[in-house]
Amino acid sequence: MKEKRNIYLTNIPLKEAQETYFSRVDILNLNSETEVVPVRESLDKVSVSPIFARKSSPNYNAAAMDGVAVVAAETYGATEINPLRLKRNSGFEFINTGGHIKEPYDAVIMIEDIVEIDKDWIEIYESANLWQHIRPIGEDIVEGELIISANHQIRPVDIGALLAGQIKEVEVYKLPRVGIIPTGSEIIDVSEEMTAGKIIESNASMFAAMIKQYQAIPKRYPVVVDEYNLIKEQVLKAVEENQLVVVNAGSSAGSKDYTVDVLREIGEVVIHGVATKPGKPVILAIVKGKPVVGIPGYPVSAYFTFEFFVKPLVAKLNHRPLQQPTTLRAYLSRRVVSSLKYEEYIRIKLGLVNDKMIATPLERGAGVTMSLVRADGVLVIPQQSEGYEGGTEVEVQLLKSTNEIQNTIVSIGSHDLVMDLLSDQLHYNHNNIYLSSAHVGSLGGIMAMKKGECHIAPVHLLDTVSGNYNEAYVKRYLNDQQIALIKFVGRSQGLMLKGGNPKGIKGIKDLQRPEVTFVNRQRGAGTRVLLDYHLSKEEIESSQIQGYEREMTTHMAVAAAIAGGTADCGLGIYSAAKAMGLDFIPIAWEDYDLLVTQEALKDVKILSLLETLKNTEYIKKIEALGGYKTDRIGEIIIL
Ligand SMILES: Nc1nc2c(c(=O)[nH]1)N[C@H]1C(S)=C(S)[C@@H](COP(=O)(O)OP(=O)(O)OC[C@H]3O[C@@H](n4cnc5c(N)ncnc54)[C@H](O)[C@@H]3O)O[C@H]1N2
Ligand code: MOO
Repeated sequence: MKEKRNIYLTNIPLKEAQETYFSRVDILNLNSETEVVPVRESLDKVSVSPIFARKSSPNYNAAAMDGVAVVAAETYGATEINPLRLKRNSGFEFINTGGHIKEPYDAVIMIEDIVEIDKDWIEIYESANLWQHIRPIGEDIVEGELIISANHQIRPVDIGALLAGQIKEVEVYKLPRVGIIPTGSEIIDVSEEMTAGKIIESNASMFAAMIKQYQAIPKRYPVVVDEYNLIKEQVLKAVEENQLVVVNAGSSAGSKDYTVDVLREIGEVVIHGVATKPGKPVILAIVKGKPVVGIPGYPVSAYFTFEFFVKPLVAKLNHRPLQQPTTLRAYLSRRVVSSLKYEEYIRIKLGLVNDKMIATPLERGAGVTMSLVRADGVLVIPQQSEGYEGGTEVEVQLLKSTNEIQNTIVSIGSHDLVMDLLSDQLHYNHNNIYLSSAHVGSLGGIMAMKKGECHIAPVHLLDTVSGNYNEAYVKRYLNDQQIALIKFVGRSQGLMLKGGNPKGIKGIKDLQRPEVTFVNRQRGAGTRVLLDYHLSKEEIESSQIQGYEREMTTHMAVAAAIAGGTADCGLGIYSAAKAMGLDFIPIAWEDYDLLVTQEALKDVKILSLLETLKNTEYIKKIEALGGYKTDRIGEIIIL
């Protein structure tokens, strides 16, 4: 029998889908439960009704300064030339800030403005104005005054004011409960044994954390396997126990994607399919009057659809306005294209270079969770736009603080594990400075440097004529700028091979053997230049190599392809081969250095980076990787 699939999805614009769906759910009624809590425990909760002060604060006339309480009328005429003497207990009384001013006193003179003659007499040199330095009853809060209104999210200052107004308890809305059901027969817990075809449950745990950030109570249910009746039972149970339910995965067209059918049977599917990428196959349903959202399985799609639909629903359940994201204007470092079929959400890396905010698009795959981890913000490309040219000024929704973005050193260029370690060590030594790296290869780094889009560019480019590394390229491409080279590491490049070298590969010459498959680096990568140099030395044509066209952007990605069995060998660094348990045949030592403008050498961020490079702890970590020389690390060459 042919398996049943949900092939027909709608393509409704996000805004319209939100409006239609939210208008269908009587959300406020779903969370009308309230509770009375002590004021001290009311932070972030939302008040049900307005709260008025029970008593005034202060509720007596209080001294605002340390000094003496006097009767203003008795001080008139006192001057520097004609000081006035007052007697204790009849003419004045000592008083401290906050002290109770009793009759007949009606003014305070500060202690530094009087002279104590002896224990009973003081001299004053200026008359006191009526009520000076006295906080009258109700100066802060007047009895019956409104302290907070209804539907107000309680802040620390509100707690202070409520207590000052002698309020002990407040009635607040209970936090909404959100049920989360992960589904999928392939989903296992992180503690279980991993085998091919299994995926570790991560989305539901991410959702639970997001729900907490939205100020609600998550309830995570066990993973349900792909069985119609089990999913149905779990959803019905969750709908009973929560005000909002999220079902994860099984939203698209797979033969085991049951979520939509289940929701159709037990409730109403209002919308299945919105015009966003990621997030297209989202399901918006209502079961027993409660919203049930079917979130796509891919982690990035899951994150965005959760933000699109679950966040606003929780805000409504919480009687709070939805917080709008902070945005910032930035210039795109390269072109981004987008389809007219959907509104696209592009993860963005931001960097402030030469006072210009640069936005660099990150990987787009819906399964690349790391693109969200790395992202500083999100660029939304409207459905009716085909994208933007490089250099366009765009608005980016921020995922990190502007402070963090401004304190980030932007590195664009070649990738090496020592850069990952450097990023970690730099932030460890200077916790207000960050290093972010984009891996576009050495030539890409030089071009970014030329356009002023990065602070540093890690490069390893062999000049095939002189045999010299890096300097020749700076002279060729960056001769109009004042550049310095920070020496970094010497590193061993070679052929990475499957453990045990089953195909008996001995060197570059073996790459032309028809049964040997290779995996390459992208054009512009220094490793690619090195490969081409050795190929031409051995007079091998690239067309003779199986897999020459298959490109990866990092050493680790090449190593992972070999370890995963989709290639026999690739050119890369020793440390990547070691990390993936591969064999290694050394081919050459090369210089992996950092380019920087001479101007940037004065920047405190770059100075911190230089200090970190020479840090002995850092150098030890590099040496532990193997395949590196560190004798020139941190040396600066002005070019
Ligand atoms: N023929 C079509 N195929 C797909 C379409 C389509 O329109 N036609 N849509 C694609 C899009 S877009 C998305 S997004 C996904 C949505 O997939 P599902 O919601 O059906 O989810 P699954 O297929 O079950 O899983 C996708 C992926 O996510 C992993 N996953 C699931 N749950 C979790 C979890 N709790 N933690 C971590 N990862 C999880 C799952 O193992 C899969 O790898 O469909 C496309 N396909
Ligand atoms: O729309 Mo799916 O959500 O791209 O990955």
